[in-house]
Amino acid sequence: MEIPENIPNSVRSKILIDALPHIQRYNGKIVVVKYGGNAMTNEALKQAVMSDIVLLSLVGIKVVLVHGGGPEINDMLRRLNIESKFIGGLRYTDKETVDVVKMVLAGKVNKELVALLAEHQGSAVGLCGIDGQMLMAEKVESEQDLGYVGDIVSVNTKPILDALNGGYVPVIATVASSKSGQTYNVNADTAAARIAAELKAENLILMTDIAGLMRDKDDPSTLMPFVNVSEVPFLKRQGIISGGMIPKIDCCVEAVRRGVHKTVIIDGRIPHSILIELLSNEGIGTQFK
Ligand SMILES: Nc1ncnc2c1ncn2[C@@H]1O[C@H](COP(=O)(O)OP(=O)(O)O)[C@@H](O)[C@H]1O
Ligand SMILES: CC(=O)N[C@@H](CCC(=O)OP(=O)(O)O)C(=O)O
Repeated sequence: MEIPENIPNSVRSKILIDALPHIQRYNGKIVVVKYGGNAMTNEALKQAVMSDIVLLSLVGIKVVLVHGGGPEINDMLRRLNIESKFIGGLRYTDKETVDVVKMVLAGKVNKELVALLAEHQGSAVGLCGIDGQMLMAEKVESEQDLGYVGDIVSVNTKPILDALNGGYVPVIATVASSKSGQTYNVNADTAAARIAAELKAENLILMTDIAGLMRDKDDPSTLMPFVNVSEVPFLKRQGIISGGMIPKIDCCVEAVRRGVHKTVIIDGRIPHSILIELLSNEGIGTQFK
């Protein structure tokens, strides 16, 4: 997007200089960005996210990009005539589906994001949880069987730190492996929170396709700018949190409890929302405390 010609230079320079304390705060720090869902299906927004990540890396912020790709998996399953089924916001993953998930996340989506970052003159390496035994998982135990959906049991941060120290943005697909070599499908929000906690990240940013957590999900005026994690069980009992928001909120709670300094859900439909979140005084979306 072009900046209109009539904006005075004093305003342009003020915007840049106002970013300075934020750049100083985050310089050398790790920020985990989870990007996925419908926020990842709009091409123009995707380009904006990639340029934001390259900019943040160039000002010394160590960005780790954890991605989803639910809509792409749905699309591929549809083409293969396999039904998509969700239980409590998680995909029921049978033997055929886990192969499709691996193919789409670690193959198509991961490599597309790496290539897009390169297009924006960024340096990225694509990894999935199986690489370097980064994400080890076991089958999720729940009332309803979820098939090959994994719970992360351990995280090896070395491949991520090696990539960061080599000057690369690690781009992570959230398929994991068990000790016996079985592939598991891990929800990308859950994985991002766990990775952020293990990396002792300064900030976890979950980008989605809605303004944040709302009391009424169909009414943006009910956006909750701050949520204390102790309120979450009550919000769940009231049915305020449902569908895909359930794993998202659970992982925000986990990230806060495990010491990530700032955990936010932001609206990925707003162009450059990551820059606004990190480099300005604007509070957007929902912050968990
Ligand atoms: N209280 C709520 N506030 C906002 N969104 C909610 C709420 N409860 C349920 N949702 C739903 O959760 C969705 C976000 O989860 P999901 O689609 O899984 O995100 P993503 O694909 O970005 O990971 C929203 O689009 C919305 O329909
Ligand atoms: C277990 C589970 O639900 N895994 C997700 C992994 C991808 C994901 O989380 O993608 P989004 O962030 O785009 O929704 C799935 O299969 O859709």
